[in-house]
Amino acid sequence: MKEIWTSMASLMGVFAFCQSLLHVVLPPQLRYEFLKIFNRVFRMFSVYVYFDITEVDGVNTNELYNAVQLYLSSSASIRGNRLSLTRALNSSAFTFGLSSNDCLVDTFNGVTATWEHIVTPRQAQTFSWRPIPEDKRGFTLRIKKKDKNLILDSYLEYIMKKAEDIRRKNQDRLLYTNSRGGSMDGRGHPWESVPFKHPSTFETLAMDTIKKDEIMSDLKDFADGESFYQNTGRAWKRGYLLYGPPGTGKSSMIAAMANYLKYDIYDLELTEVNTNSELRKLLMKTSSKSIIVIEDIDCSVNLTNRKKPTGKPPPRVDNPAATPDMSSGLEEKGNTITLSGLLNFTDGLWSCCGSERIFVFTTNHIEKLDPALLRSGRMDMHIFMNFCSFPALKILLKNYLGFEEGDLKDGLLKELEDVVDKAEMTPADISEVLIKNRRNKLKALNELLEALKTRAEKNHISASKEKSSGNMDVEEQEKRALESPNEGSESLEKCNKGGDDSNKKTN
Ligand SMILES: Nc1ncnc2c1ncn2[C@@H]1O[C@H](COP(=O)(O)OP(=O)(O)OP(=O)(O)O)[C@@H](O)[C@H]1O
Ligand SMILES: [Mg+2]
Repeated sequence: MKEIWTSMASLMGVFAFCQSLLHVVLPPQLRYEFLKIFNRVFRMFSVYVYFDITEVDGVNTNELYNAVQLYLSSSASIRGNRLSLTRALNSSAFTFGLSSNDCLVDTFNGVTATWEHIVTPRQAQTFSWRPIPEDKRGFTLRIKKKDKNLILDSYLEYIMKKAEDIRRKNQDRLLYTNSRGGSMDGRGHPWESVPFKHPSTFETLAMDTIKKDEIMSDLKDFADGESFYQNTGRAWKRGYLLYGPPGTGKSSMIAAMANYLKYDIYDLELTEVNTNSELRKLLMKTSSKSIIVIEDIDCSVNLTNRKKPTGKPPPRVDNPAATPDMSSGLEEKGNTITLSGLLNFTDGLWSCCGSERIFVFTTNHIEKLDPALLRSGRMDMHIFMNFCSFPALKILLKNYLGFEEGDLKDGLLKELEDVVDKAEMTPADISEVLIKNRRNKLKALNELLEALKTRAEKNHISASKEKSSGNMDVEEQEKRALESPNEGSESLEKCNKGGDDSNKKTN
């Protein structure tokens, strides 16, 4: 034993001597080259092979790095001695990670893999348009050369899949926004995210039950349809257009969809996107199992024709509530987002990068949309979110006042049923009345009934006024036509058209 220690000590002495000799004899540049060659020779004879997985691959985030980090977090929590522990802002889960330069041994199909987390401070900051992280981080995977072909591909696939499962289980779902415009963060991401915590579900959504069930089963078929989409050669994506007056639950429906499928949401602010290629880049950076939302599509940019981009440097659009007329002005000024860019976004070849994605567009004015956006197959399902119906009202009464089926007297129910359709109130309007009086259920019901009746009465009066003004116009035109027959025939035609239109509205 004593001899072993003695020879170890002399070996270390020789090593220290060689090292100091190297420092004295070789200038720094040559020393570096020498060590490089030494390393190469050492690796040639080594039984191991090493793989470096850096956090940033050139300018892009390396997804494998994130996956490895997540994957190792589950075993690290059991086996590691010193771990880094994180909890993302507003997240409900802790994530364990290897501390810098710590190792962890994993086994896969009987093969041993050693992971080392390497964190080194970034040397002199190079110039970059976007902020670069201060540390260089990476994992080094070490496996035996003989096992390389045996496991490498399947091991990495397994890690990616496992990481996705862990992310889904541990992390809150995320709501992404592109409010930063086209600029990327330090890790090359154009999207900013916050945990998605909207409580809306299909259960709380007030709408006709049959329609609701239809949408839910459509979503379920989509989520379970991997092999169907594969066999039919279709991209695994689906489009929904939600349209209807403000306050009828379009945004609530999107939240309910995301909660139902457990998908992330990408809320795409089109007015922050300057060019079609920027739009494509945003799409490329979305993950699968996500809902990509464009709200108020009629207001976002002028999408009434398939203009070619002008290629001029575009100005940023700051007012998301710009009307279509305003936005057409913006396009004249050089905003190069076009309808064809948007159609390519949802339908073109690029829309298939990634999979299992849902596109949802919302609008208050479906009539303002270009037919190209509406044609069948583009948006697979058009969902009309209407004023509050009686079945929807019952759901709101349950949500806000806790009334179950049978809790209310038949007489009151009949009264509500009679008046609710005529009132044309949105679920948002009705919710307001109920929230205000939720501590006093009886008062809430009375006020609701009152509000519905008042609104129904108002609607009735304005409908009859419109009708009579339409009739008066016709009479007036007829009178004029009799006075000057040539001029009158044309205007009578016009007027009749107007009368038809107004009838359509009131019906
Ligand atoms: N169908 C509904 N079921 C339950 N709650 C609803 C429904 N519609 C509206 N609400 C309530 O009204 C509020 C506004 O609804 P929401 O934002 O979903 O409407 P919207 O149709 O998206 O309106 P807009 O067209 O103005 O964006 C929500 O906070 C929600 O509580
Ligand atoms: Mg909305």
